[in-house]
Order: sequence, then C-alpha cells, then structure tokens
Amino acid sequence: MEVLTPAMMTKCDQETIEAGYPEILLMESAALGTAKLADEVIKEAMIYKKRDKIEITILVGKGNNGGDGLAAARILKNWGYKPKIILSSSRDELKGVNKKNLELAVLNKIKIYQFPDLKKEKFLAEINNSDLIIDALLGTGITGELRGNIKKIINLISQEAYDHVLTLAVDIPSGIIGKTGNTAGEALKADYTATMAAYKRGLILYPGRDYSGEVQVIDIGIQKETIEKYGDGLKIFNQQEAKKLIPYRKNYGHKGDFGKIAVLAGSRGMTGAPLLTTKSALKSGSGLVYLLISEEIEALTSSQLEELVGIPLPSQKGIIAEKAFEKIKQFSKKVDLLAVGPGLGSNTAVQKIIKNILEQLNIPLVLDADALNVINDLKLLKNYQGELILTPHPGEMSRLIGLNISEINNNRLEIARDFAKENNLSLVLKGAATITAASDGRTYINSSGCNGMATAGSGDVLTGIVSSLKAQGMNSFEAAALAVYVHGRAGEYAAAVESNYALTAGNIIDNLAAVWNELT
Ligand SMILES: NC(=O)C1=CN([C@@H]2O[C@H](COP(=O)(O)OP(=O)(O)OC[C@H]3O[C@@H](n4cnc5c(N)ncnc54)[C@H](O)[C@@H]3O)[C@@H](O)[C@H]2O)[C@@H](O)CC1
Ligand SMILES: [K+]
Repeated sequence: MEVLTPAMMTKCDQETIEAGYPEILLMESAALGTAKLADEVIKEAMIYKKRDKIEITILVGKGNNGGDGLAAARILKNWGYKPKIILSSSRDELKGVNKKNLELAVLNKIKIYQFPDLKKEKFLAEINNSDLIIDALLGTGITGELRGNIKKIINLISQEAYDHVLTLAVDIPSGIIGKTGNTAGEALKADYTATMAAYKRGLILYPGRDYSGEVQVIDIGIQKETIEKYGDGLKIFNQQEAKKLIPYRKNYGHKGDFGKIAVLAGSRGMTGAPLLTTKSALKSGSGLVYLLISEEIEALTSSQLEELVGIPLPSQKGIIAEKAFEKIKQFSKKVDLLAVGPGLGSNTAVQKIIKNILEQLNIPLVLDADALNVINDLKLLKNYQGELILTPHPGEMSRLIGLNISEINNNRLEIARDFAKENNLSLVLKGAATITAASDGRTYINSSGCNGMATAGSGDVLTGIVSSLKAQGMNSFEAAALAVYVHGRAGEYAAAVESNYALTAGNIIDNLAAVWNELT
C-alpha cells in the first residue's frame, strides 16, 4: 500500500480531475467511505441506541476536508442517523464544492452550528455529549502552525473536554502534518482514520502515528497507476504484504533445503546475543544454524541450545583473533549466508576480519551491531561481491554516516533510502516505524511493533529472522521487510501477555510461532 506526501496526493487529485473525473464525485466517494467507517465504528463501540439517538458531531473546516465531512453528514442522515455539524467558520466562508455540500446539508435539514456563535460551555457540552466525533477540520491542506478558530477548537477539545470521545478523523487527524507526522502545535487524537486513496506519511511516522488510531484507506476513484506514478516507491508493510511474501515450504524438503546459516557472533561476556540470533533463525524456518564463536566460550553457548552447532574460532581475551578469518572463509563455503555482528566485540582484530570478509567473500551477508561499528570505509560495502543486508539502529547508523542521531531521526526515510541506493544494499533502519530500503529505491515503513521492543537483545532477534528468511531464498529487500514485520508482530503478541514493561527479547522469540501461524 502506497504512502504519499500531501504534495504527491494533490498531484493525483489534480490529474484525476483534469482527466475528467468531477471533483465533487471524488468528495462524494470520500464521504461515503467515511460514513461507512463511522457506521462500522458505532457498531464496534456497541452503542445500543436507535440511530437517531446516536450523537454524531461533525467538525467541519473551510477546505475540502470540511467538504468531505459535510457530504458524510448528508449520507449518515440518509442512513437514519441524526448528525450535527459544527462549522469552524461562518457559513459564507465556504466556497466551491464545499459550499455546494453545505447547501445540500441545509436542504437535508441537518443541524448546523457556527463555532464563532457558540459559547464555550455549549461547545464543550456538544463535544462531551457526543457518541462519535468526525474530525473534518483540516486535512492535507494544512499550512504552518494552527491558527484562528481551528486552533481554538482543537485546543478546547484536547485540553478541556471531560473525557476522550470516540473520534474518527477524515483523511488525517487535524493538526498532523501529512508530510512529516509532526503536529502543527496541537492535534486531535483519533481512534480511527478514514484516509483517502493512499496512506499519508503523517499517519505512519511518529508522532502522527499515535494520533491516527486504526487507519482505513478509502478508494475514492483515483487510479492505482496514478498513485504509483506520483508516489516515490514508499509503501507501508502490513499483514497483507507479509502474507504475500512468506516463503513456501515444500513438503518433501530436508533440513538443507531451508537454508544453511552461519552466525559469527559473541565474545566473552556477550554470550546472550549470539544465542538470541541463532535461536530466532532456527525459529524462523532455518534447517541448520552454525554458530562461529570464540573458542573460549563455544562450549558454554553450545550447551545452552540443543539445536545449535558450535564452531570454535581462535580467539584472544574472549574476542575472535585475526587468524580466525581463514576458518571463517573455509566455513563460508558450506553455508548460504553469513550473519555477522551481535556481541562480537569491536577491537582491531574484529575490524580486520570484517574488512577481509567484505573484500574476499561473496555469499549473502547480514551485518549488525559490532560488524557495523568497525566499518570505517563505506567503499567496503559498496564493493562487496555478494548481497548485503545491514540492520543498524540509529546509533549505529550515526556512526556509519557521521550524522548525529537526531539528524537521522528527523530524516529517517530519505537517509535510509539514499544509503541503500548509494551503497547498493538493503538497509533496515531500526527504531519506531522501522524503515527498510532497497538498492533500487523501494522503501517500506513497517506497521507492526510496540515500545516494549526497545529492549536489550531485540535487534539480535531481528538479525536471526532476517538471516533465516534470506537463506530460505527470498530476495534481500523482501526478506528484510518481512523479517521486520514478523519481529514487530511477535513483539505485539509478547506485549499482550508480558506488557510493554516486562517484555524481553526472549519473549519475542517465544511468540514467533504465533506469527508464522497467523501468516500461513
Ligand atoms: N482535492 C481533492 O480533489 C480531494 C480532496 N479531498 C479532501 O480535501 C482535503 C484537502 O483539502 P484542502 O486542500 O482544501 O485543504 P484542507 O481542507 O485540509 O485545509 C484547508 C483549509 O484549512 C485552512 N488552514 C490551513 N492551515 C491551517 C492552520 N494551520 N490552522 C488553521 N487553518 C488552516 C485553510 O485556510 C483552508 O481553509 C484532503 O485532506 C481530503 O480530506 C477529498 O475530498 C478527496 C478529493
Ligand atoms: K481531519
């Protein structure tokens, strides 16, 4: 599902209208989708009242977002509801299709208030008595900080309404900036958002994502080709995508058919990370997982996981030594993929080994954690002869490209996309709303996950899942995107039992089975 900026969406609207599709028809489709979602939401909220007793308040701004709300009011009235409209302005400020929809609302005898005429108490009483608020104040046409009556309305509801009232946003919660997900000072929190034609970035980037609730995309008649033409390749990765990509398992396969993986990880004091990675690879479909690890701790890690095959490597002070490379090189011929990094340590020996790996091997590589921390020349990545998947968190990304973490977080999408393109690799930039970028510009924003996953070892688990999927024959970008989704979803399952507070990386692994069952 495409994710657009408001500017891209406007181009889609314009092209559709110029091709002869009447604007008012687009608006009617938007309104119908909104009304249908309102109807579903009311059922889901189990408001057992006759339709005409259900209090629906529609907040209407002067622009086309307001026009959607006005038309939705008319449709809901037709379905037996008795919606009320609160205009942010006086009636005569509405123009064009919005004026037309206002006239139709009047014709249909819908009660209409003008906010400037309402006393604060009356306005708040209307809000607090509502079973459902439909927020059609501001959509993608927002510019600058909130101002005027709309600012007053949003502030009053956010700060003075007694309780949060069930809210459905039209297109995007009012006050959220569609391009960035930031607020224009304040925004109205929604439980549901009916968004038109495609996701907007602001619905999926934080903090906007927290304001949007459950998002439903409404088909308003804009053609898929048009959306693809004006989009920039950014898509949301959700369950639907995940189900499409899940690797097929043949019934007559043997353990070697599902990918042989070598994990190069761990050092003295860091025995948990390699175990989390190998275990999650085994729990994601891999038939055979080897752990290449410092000989000083090999026996210890191997004793903790029955399915694991431990391969001891020469080491010094618990960290693999430079001469371990020859053994790694030999061993790499036996496997389909090498995953490198979790808990490996980051001294000069590790640095040389990573350099040698990048200069001399050609099997698919997944690089994480310490493997990323020791890279001081990006040419090594660009010139690698095989496929590469990198899974940095913002701190590791910051070290790799020399920007600070806040610069990265403010520009996650572009940074991930440019890095993947420039270095010809697949990149997973972790964090809330993880981004997966391909070398050809395709980019996914992940839809699953929860804040409890910001916990030690969570990234090691992801490395295991990515490696497993890639070794099962998927292409690198899709393996990475699917792994990120599965990891996030397993985290959601884990949090449902453990809470976000108590969630640990091991709980994510424990819930992988539920996710595989859900997706297959
Ligand atoms: N263009 C089209 O053909 C379609 C547009 N649709 C709807 O139209 C919306 C976009 O409509 P518009 O471009 O008219 O824009 P909006 O309706 O989002 O907002 C424009 C209005 O908000 C005011 N405004 C802007 N920034 C403000 C701020 N910071 N504080 C207070 N007021 C502010 C402007 O003065 C203007 O009156 C979409 O979000 C969607 O809901 C849908 O009807 C589908 C078709
Ligand atoms: K809105």
